[in-house]
Amino acid sequence: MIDVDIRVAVADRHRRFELAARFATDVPVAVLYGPSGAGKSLTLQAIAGLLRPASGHIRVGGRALFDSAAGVDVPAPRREVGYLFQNYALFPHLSVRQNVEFGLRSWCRRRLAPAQRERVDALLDSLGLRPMAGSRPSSLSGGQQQRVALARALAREPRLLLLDEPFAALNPMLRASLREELARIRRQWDIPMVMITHDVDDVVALADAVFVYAEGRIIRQIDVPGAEAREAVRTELVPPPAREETPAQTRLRALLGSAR
Ligand SMILES: Nc1ncnc2c1ncn2[C@@H]1O[C@H](COP(=O)(O)OP(=O)(O)OP(=O)(O)O)[C@@H](O)[C@H]1O
Repeated sequence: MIDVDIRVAVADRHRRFELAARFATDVPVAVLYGPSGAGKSLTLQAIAGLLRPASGHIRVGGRALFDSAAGVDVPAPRREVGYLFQNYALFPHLSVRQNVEFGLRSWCRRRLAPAQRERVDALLDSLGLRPMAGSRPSSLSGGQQQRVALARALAREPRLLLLDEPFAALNPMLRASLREELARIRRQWDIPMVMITHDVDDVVALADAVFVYAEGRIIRQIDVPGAEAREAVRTELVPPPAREETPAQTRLRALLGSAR
C-alpha cells in the first residue's frame, strides 16, 4: 500500500506553485496523469525524499517515510524507493555493469556481496543487457539506455519503483515493446510502481489505477479493475470535444483566412 497525503510549496523569485496531493492505493501499477505543470513530478520527488513536504505523510507498505506530525523524514538513500528519471541520468564514464552496480557500492564497501552480484547478473540477463555489460552508455540505443536505468533502479531491491515518463524519449515502436517489457519486469520482480505518463497508450497497457492531476491537485481516480476495463480508460481520458466556436474565434478565423 502506498499512502500519500502531502502539501508542498515551491517558489522562485517569479512564481510559486502549491501542491496538495492525496492518494492511497495498493494496486501494482498506479499512474499519475495530467497536463504539464500539474505537480506530478513534484509528487514523485517528495516520495523519493528529494523534496521535503511542508506537511502531511508518505507511507509505503506500512512504513512511514515522511510524517510531519510524528517528525519522521527518512533520508532518500534509506527509503528503498527506486527512481527512474525522464532522461535516465546514467553515468557516462561508467560501463553498463558499473552503472547497474552503482547504488550497491559505497566508499567502505567496494566489493559486492555474492547475492548482490547474482542480482546484478540476473537483472542484466532479464533486460537483455549482458552482451553490452562492458560498454559505455553513449554507445547504446535509447531503449538500451532506458533498460540500464531500469536495472540500476531495481538493483537495490526497492519496495517501490517511481517512473517519470519512462518512454518519453523513445520512438513509438520501441515504446510498445518496452511497455511489454516493463509489465513483465514488474511481474518478475514483484515491485509496485507509480508512473507518470502523458501517453494514453501507456495507461491502457499498464495502469491498474489512474490519478488525474490538475493544478496541483488530484481531481479524479479511475480504477482499472481488469483487462476488459483497459480500453474503456481510453475514452475516459480523451479530452472533451472542442467547445463551439465563440464569436471572437469566428472573427479571428475569418481574419486569418483573409490574410492568406
Ligand atoms: N523549484 C521550483 N521553483 C518554482 N517552481 C517550480 C519548482 N519546481 C517545479 N516548479 C513548478 O511547479 C509546477 C509543477 O511541476 P512538476 O514538475 O511537478 O509538473 P509535472 O506535472 O510533472 O509536469 P510535466 O508533465 O511537464 O513533467 C510547474 O509549474 C513547475 O514549473
